Amino acid sequence: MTARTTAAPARFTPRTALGASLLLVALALPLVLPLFQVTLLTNVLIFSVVVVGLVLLTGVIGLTSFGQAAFMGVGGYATAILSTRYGWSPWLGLLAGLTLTGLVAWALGLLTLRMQGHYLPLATIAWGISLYYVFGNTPALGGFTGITDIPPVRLLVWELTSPRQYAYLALAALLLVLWLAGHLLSSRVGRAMRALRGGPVVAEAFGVNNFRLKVEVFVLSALAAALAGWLYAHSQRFVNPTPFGINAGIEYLFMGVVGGIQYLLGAVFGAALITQLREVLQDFLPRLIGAQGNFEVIFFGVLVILTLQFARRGLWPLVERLLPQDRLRILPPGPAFPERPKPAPGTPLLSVQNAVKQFGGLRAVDDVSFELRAGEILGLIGPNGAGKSTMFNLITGVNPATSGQITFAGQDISRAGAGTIHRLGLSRTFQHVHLLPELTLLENTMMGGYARGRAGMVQSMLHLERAEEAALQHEALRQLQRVGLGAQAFDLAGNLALGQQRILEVARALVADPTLLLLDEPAAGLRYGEKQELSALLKRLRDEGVTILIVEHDMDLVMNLVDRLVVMNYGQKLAQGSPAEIRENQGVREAYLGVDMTEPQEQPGHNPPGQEQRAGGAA
Ligand SMILES: Nc1ncnc2c1ncn2[C@@H]1O[C@H](COP(=O)(O)OP(=O)(O)OP(=O)(O)O)[C@@H](O)[C@H]1O
Repeated sequence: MTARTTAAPARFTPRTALGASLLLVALALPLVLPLFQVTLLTNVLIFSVVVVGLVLLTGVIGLTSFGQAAFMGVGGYATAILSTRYGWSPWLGLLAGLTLTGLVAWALGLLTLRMQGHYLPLATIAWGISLYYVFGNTPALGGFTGITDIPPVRLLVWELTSPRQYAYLALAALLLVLWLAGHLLSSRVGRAMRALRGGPVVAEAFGVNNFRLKVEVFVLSALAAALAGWLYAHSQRFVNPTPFGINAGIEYLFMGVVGGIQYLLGAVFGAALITQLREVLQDFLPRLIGAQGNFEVIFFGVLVILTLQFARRGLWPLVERLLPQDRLRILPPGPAFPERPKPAPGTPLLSVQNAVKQFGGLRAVDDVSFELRAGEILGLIGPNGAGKSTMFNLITGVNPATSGQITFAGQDISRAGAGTIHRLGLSRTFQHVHLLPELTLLENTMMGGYARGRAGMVQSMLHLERAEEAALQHEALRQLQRVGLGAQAFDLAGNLALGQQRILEVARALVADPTLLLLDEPAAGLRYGEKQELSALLKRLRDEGVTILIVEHDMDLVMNLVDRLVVMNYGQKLAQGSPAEIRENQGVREAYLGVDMTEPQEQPGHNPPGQEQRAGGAA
C-alpha cells in the first residue's frame, strides 16, 4: 500500500467551535492577566506538557512513573549548562536536552520496563531520587545552589525576556504536544497502546511487540518532560534540583490523577487546578491555621484520595460529559490491504503432533495429536481441567510446548511467540472478552488489523499514516457489516450486551484476514438467543470459507455447529470424530457423566437470571 488517500475535508463541528473559542481565550490571557498570573499561567502550561506525557505512559498504557520530574531536570540542566557555559543557543540546548533525555530514558526503559506490578513504580522512585542527587551533588551542575543567568530564548529577532511573551512560547509548546499526542492516540499505534492495558496476552495476540511499544512510550513521555524542563529553565532563567525532585514527580502524578489521567485535556485541567489551588492554599491555609507550613500538600493528599474514591477517572470526564462530542471521522476509501492467500479447502492447516505441556509435576497436555483442515470447524471439548485452555495457549503462542511439534500454515510454531503466529494468519478471541469499552465498535474492530499496518510512532503522531488508517477503517466497517454489527459501528463497545461483545471480537479477529480463527469459549455466559445468533454467524463464516477451531463447554452449541471434534480428558486426547461418533463414544459419555449429550441443555426462556453482562466490567 503506497498511494495516499486525500483526507476528508475538516468539519467545523460544535466541538471544533468550542476548541477555537478556548484557544482565543488562551491567546488573550497573557495580554490581560496581571504579570504574576501570567507567570502562573506559564507554569500551568509547562506542567501540562509533563502531565500529557504521563497520560500516555500511565493513563493509556498503565505504567506508573514517579520519575518524570527527573527527566524534566535532564532537559533543564542540559540547556542550562550548554547555554551558560558554552554559549550554545537555547534551541541547540533543547536538541541536546531531548537527545540526552531520550538516551537516558531508553537505557532506563530497557532495564526496568520488563518489571511487573509495583516493581516499576519503585524503580521510577529510585531513579527519581538518584537523578535529584546527581543534580545536587555535581559541582559542575552548581550543586544544590544550581545554575543562574540562563539566557532567554530568542525567536527570530525577538528575545523572550518578558513573561507575557514567554507564555506564548509555552502555549505553542503545549499545543504542539497535545496535537502530536492526540494524533498518536487516534492511530494504529494509539490503539495498540490502549490494548496494552488489557494485559500482555491481549496486545500480543494482535501482533504488538509489547516491550518495544512500552519502551517507545516511555521515551516519548520522558521527551515531553525534557521539553517542559527546557521551557522551565528558560522561563525561570535559573535551575536548581528542587523542581526536579521526587516530590515534584509525585505532584505531576497528582495532577494527572485529579485531572483525569486517561485524558489529554485532563492533563491540562489537572495541572491548572493543582497549580492554582497551591497558590490559593499557600496563602489561605497558614492564615486559617495561624502557623507557617506546607499545609497545601496535606490538602492535595486528601484531594487525591477523594478523587480516587469518588471519581476514579479524575474530574475531566465530568466536564467532558457536558461537552459536544465528535463522531469518528471516516476517511475516503483508498487502496485496500492485499488479501492473504487462503489454502484450498481440505488441505491440512494446523497439525499438532505429540504436544506436551508440563507445569511442574502436572502434565496439563499429555501427548496430544490432531489435525485441522482448511474450511472446517473443529471443536475442542473436554470436562473442566481437561487441558483445553492449555492446548489453546500452545497453539496461539501464549505458552511454548514442553515437547512435541505444532505446525501452522506449513511453519513450525511450537516455540513461536503469539505475535509471530498471528502474523502467519491465526486470529483469536478471548474467553473473557477484552474490548476497549470507551472506544467505538469501529475502533475496537480496527485493533484486529494492527499487523496489517506498518506506521510507527512518528508517522502516527504526524498523521502521515492516513492511507493505512483509511484502509483499516473500511476493512473494519466491512467486517462489522459481515457479522451484523454495521449499524452500531459508531456506538461505544461498553454499551453492548455480552453476546454482541463476543460477536464484536469475531469481527475484530476477521479484520486480520486470518486463515484460521480460534475461538476460546465464545458461548460462555451467553443467553439462549445469543448462542443461537453466534452459532448462525459461525456457520455462515464456515460457508464463506473461514476455518475455525473452537474450544467450548456448551455441548449443545458444539454438537450442532462443528464438523469434527477432539475430546480431551486429564490432558490426553480421549476421542476424535464427527459429532455423531462422539455422542456414541462410551469413553466420552463416561467423562461427561451427567451431561445429556443428545438433547439441548438450554431452552428459550430458561436462562439463569443475570447472565447478561456488559462490556464495561468485562473489558
Ligand atoms: N499456568 C499453569 N500452571 C500450573 N498449572 C496449570 C497452569 N495452567 C493450567 N494448569 C493446570 O492444567 C490443568 C488443565 O487446565 P486447563 O485450564 O488447560 O483446563 P481446561 O480444560 O481449559 O479447563 P476449563 O474448562 O475449566 O477451563 C489444570 O489442572 C490446571 O490447574
